[in-house]
Amino acid sequence: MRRPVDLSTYLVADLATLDHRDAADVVRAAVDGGATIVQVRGKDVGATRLLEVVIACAEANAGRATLVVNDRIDVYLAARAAGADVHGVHIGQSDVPPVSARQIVGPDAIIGLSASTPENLDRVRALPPGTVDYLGTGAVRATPTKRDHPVPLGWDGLARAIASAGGLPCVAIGGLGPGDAADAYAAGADGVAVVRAICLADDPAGAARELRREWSRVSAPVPNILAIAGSDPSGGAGIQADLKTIQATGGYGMAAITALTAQNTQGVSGVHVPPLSFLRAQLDAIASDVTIDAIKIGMLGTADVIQTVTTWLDGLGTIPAVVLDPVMVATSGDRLLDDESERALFALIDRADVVTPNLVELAALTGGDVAQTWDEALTQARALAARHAVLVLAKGGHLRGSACPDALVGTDGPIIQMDGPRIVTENTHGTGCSLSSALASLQARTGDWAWSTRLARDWLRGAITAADTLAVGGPGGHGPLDHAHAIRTGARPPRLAAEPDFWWEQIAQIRADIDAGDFVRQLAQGTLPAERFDHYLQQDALYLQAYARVLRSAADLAPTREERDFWAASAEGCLVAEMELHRSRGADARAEESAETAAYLRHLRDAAEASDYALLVAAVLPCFWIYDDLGRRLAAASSEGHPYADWLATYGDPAFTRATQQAIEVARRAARRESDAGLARMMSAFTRSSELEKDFFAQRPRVLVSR
Ligand SMILES: Nc1ncnc2c1ncn2[C@@H]1O[C@H](COP(=O)(O)OP(=O)(O)O)[C@@H](O)[C@H]1O
Ligand SMILES: Cc1ncc(COP(=O)(O)O)c(N)n1
Ligand SMILES: [Mg+2]
Repeated sequence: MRRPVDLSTYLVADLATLDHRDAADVVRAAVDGGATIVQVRGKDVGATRLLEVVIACAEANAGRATLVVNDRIDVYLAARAAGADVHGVHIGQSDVPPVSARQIVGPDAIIGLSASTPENLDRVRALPPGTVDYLGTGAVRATPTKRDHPVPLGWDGLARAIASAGGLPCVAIGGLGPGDAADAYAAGADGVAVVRAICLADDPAGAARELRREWSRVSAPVPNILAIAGSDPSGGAGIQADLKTIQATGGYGMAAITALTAQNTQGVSGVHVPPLSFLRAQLDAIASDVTIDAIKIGMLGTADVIQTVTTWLDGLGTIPAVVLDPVMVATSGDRLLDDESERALFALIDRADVVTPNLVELAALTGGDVAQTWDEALTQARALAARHAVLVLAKGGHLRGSACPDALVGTDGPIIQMDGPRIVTENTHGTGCSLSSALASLQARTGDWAWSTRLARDWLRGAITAADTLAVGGPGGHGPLDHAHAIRTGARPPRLAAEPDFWWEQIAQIRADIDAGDFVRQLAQGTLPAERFDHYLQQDALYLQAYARVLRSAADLAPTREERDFWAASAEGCLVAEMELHRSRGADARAEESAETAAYLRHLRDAAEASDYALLVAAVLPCFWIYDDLGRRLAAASSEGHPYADWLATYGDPAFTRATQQAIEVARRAARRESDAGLARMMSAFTRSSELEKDFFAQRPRVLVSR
């Protein structure tokens, strides 16, 4: 049986680098520190000597990490023959071809292959499945310990290589250390392989521990998601769909079964509700042993079951995120909840964060008729949200017509709305179950409901699109989705690095409010009262002085020279180009800060003082982006003699657009280095700055009350 390979903390025990250090001692220490895989490499060492070292390293490893021998299959076989616990080989392009190596070492050995160039990777994708277990991809940077790679790949080159590796796990190698974990993870690697970072370390255990810690920090831990739902033996809905979905969206799925249904793609032919005490026993078994990061509640069946779950939730102490899919009517139209239970359901809704009714369920929960239009659905969703202080995921699946929108609705209306055409297929059994489980799983990773909703819905549409490739159920029924579509097509699970473009969409309402505000409207028309504009300019002069210092903080924190130079130039630019406008109008930075200016600067200074580069980048980004967006759109309003032509010219300048595009790209790269929690922090910093930008435009000269 081939052991699973964990590439996250990969030590290459290179005898040349180790020089006179005892390889076995370094291997023992590194594995003590958490190294997950060790490759013993002795390029210029004779077989006998290498065999001795491999046997000694195997004893030091004691079966804890995966142990592979570099290149020398003969030494691997000899070590196995000598009874050493060695697990495989790592071969290069110039060694034995992988198919031959597999024949020699047999089906249970691990084979790693160095592959980086497009030609190498074309050959890798053509290999029979199972020939190779993982790839070593690099050198990412030029390094003395990997002379045979002509040109370093760099991170973009690594990402390209991994994307064309046909889904094989890849470890990044070449001049790397713990500080590279984030970039390697963002490039899609499954781990970082190091040579000198551990071989030359005074404390190899500590070095391995640091590498492992950095890797687990960036590669978000898998959250534990509990589904409390019914069983659908056809596998398309219920806990069967929940478990498949949770796994496909990056969580670890668990399930407490509330009811058993006899069901297939044609419909539900029977429901059996086991004793309540047994449901409670299942729930207690989980809660007493496993940290639950999010809960998805699906079919409950009876009022007693609802009450049991409600009571259990109340006893949890800290209740994790709860997504309640109020399963009353299945997509097939079959009722899955009796009438008496609907009242009990309201008490459970009060304990949920998000409820995900389909249109029929939404009508039942709001006591109205089934919405015939999307606006009617949104109105009902908003009423339900207000009554229960819960978010409502309004689902357009049951709408007639070709549109299939979804929206996350709060008491003030849609928080995020996603349009999109209805996918033509009959195979939509379990769509609601799957969407709600995906939402719970992704929420546990992002901590942001709007973002999780978008990610969950994008994943679901992929599963629906792929549904027709399955052959489940007879004619006339509704078949299941393909929950494994992303895994089956070899695509990598969605990275949660939300692009800044998603943040930009999230502030659509704020941007609309800025446009609708009288400052921007009158500025464009040229009717803005002079004292209002002068006040704004005074405050803006104050703001820019402090803002320049914040940009210099970003330069100090930037991890690459390119980013450092960008922030330093931006700091300079805002003092020169933008302040020129202010000076020309006599605005100076001696005025007193208004409340709006003070609040905005406090937010930026807090981000700078947190010394969190990614957070700071996200906090300053709206100032570039909102001004550039405004400037470009208002440029058309300018004309000969326009009283504010200079302002319009400053912010409509293509150089400002170029700087903004660079700032967005820098933010995109910073986001990709972040863990999921870091990404959520970036998005909230970005949104907060946008709100403060809106307040800044809306501020009015303080009417000084004469004493
Ligand atoms: N034909 C389809 N095309 C695209 N998306 C769909 C389709 N059918 C369902 N969905 C998606 O699945 C979600 C849940 O489906 P819906 O039928 O509304 O709920 P339920 O499955 O609980 O009855 C919808 O919100 C929508 O995002
Ligand atoms: C056991 C069980 N639970 C839930 C549903 C709802 O399915 P859908 O997701 O189509 O609303 C179902 N059909 N069976
Ligand atoms: Mg449903």
